[in-house]
Amino acid sequence: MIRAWSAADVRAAEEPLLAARVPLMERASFTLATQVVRDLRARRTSVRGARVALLVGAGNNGGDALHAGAVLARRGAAVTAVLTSGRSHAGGLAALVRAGGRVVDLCASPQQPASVVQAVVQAVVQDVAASDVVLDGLVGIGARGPLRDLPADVVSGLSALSGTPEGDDRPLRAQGAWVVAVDIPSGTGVDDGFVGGPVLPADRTVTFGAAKPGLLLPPAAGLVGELTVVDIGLRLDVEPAVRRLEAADVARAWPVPGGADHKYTRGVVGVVAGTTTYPGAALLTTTAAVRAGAGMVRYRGSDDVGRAVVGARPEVVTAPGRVQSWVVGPGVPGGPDVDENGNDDGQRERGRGGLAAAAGRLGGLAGGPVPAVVDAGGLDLLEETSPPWFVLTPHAGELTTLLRSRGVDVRRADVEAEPLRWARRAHELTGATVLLKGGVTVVVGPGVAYAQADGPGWLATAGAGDVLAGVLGAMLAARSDDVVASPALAAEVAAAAVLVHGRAAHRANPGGPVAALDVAHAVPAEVAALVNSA
Ligand SMILES: NC(=O)C1=CN([C@@H]2O[C@H](COP(=O)(O)OP(=O)(O)OC[C@H]3O[C@@H](n4cnc5c(N)ncnc54)[C@H](OP(=O)(O)O)[C@@H]3O)[C@@H](O)[C@H]2O)[C@H](O)CC1
Ligand SMILES: [K+]
Repeated sequence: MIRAWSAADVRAAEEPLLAARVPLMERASFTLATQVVRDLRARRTSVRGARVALLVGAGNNGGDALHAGAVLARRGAAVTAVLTSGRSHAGGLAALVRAGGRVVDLCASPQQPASVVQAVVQAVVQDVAASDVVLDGLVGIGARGPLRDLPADVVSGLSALSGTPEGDDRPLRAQGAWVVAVDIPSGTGVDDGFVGGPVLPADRTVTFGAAKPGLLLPPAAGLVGELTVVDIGLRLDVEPAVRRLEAADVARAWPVPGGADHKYTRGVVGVVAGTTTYPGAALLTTTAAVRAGAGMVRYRGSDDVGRAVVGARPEVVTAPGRVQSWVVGPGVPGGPDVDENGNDDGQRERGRGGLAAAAGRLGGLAGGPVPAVVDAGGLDLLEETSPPWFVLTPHAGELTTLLRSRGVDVRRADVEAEPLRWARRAHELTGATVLLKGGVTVVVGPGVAYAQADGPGWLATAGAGDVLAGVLGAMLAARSDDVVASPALAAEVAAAAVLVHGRAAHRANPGGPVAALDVAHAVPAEVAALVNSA
């Protein structure tokens, strides 16, 4: 699991070590240089003679880059530091010069007219782009807002270089430079992943002490490249702000049945999905639940859709009965376009019944509360508040509708720009666990947040959400009682379902397009690989 702490928590953890004069910067910069050497080797580039450009800001982030540059210069690299502020880290600068590094100071003659400075910036940018490695040491956890001043000019200049004809936004990659962000890609929001101005996309980010939330959250997460977390001896005893499950976490937690198990210990999933107008969602959701290892799946819907489902998945039953989780909403119409006169085959009514049972409001025969996945049209059936064992699975548009229905003035673009903020807001308003689907899927539960980036872009295809709902329904059913008893557990199971769903998509067709049903059919092999790797 990757745990990310806020800039303030990281600074608080650094304090005692700095006070004890622990050489944190030397540790950080040496490890950074070692990683750069590994990357050069992987790119078949000798360190000796390698062209290394350092983009240096005014603070300790620049200090890290300068000290790392001095290590590389001592190894024979041709290192050039581009100073973008009049206040570069003195110790780092002295170390670089002693090691034979070169310095280009963009602030050398502050009285220069802006046109001259810009001409120098353009010349420097061309040199930087011709480097083998670029270290982005402009700003780190001291960043405030989007990049400004000369740091912004340099990054904009690099980004403006003509990339590949497709307008690749990675011009440096197009020209061979390997970009390593020091601590964070400069210009990204440290604690929220916000991107409000120029950012140099990194091929690798080497972050010190602990990951920061912005490295796991969209849109910044898409600019981080490979993330390397360097231990510099920080002790972080507070709860992380954001977590990211990794394969090993899911492998360890997956419930593997034993000899005493039966369908009710493995978990029965009740599915209210699809209508005669949209029967496909019923097939996708039930197939995914079956293939994710549900003890049994009860499909609740109209007879003709039920016949189609059982025809495709003979394991599914259509009789009512006990379930350990509900999946309500895939393919069920919602919103203002629904007319209550049955164009939903009675699915909304069945969905309300399932949610009432899941909330434990029916008591008696319907049994106690069980987890529920509430997707698509099901989101319209929610009561004002829901328990945390309800997992809402909206995409950005559905979350916008949900928030606006509760009086929040928000647009889809706002939700896409700050997904964690708005998923958290929806959790606060509804009480439910909120899984906001996207390139990076964020999950917010009571006191916990996950950011998962497991799936390929190819997953943006019809029915993928129906499959995720089925996988999640099966995983919640397998741990039904625990999920109801532990408020934060639904979020962890939801993040695990997102990881399995994303990895199954990669497995279904590595590097290429996938159909939602292919993803469902790849789930068993992905689960087997995870469980057997534990
Ligand atoms: N704490 C330690 O000893 C260690 C820190 N590490 C590294 O240090 C940075 C944090 O360093 P810090 O000096 O606190 O801050 P930064 O270097 O991140 O940036 C501060 C300077 O950058 C300017 N700034 C801030 N925001 C912007 C912006 N949006 N655009 C342009 N310039 C910006 C700011 O200028 P002001 O005018 O606002 O003062 C500051 O001068 C951390 O990230 C690590 O890399 C070590 O790794 C561990 C030890
Ligand atoms: K940086």
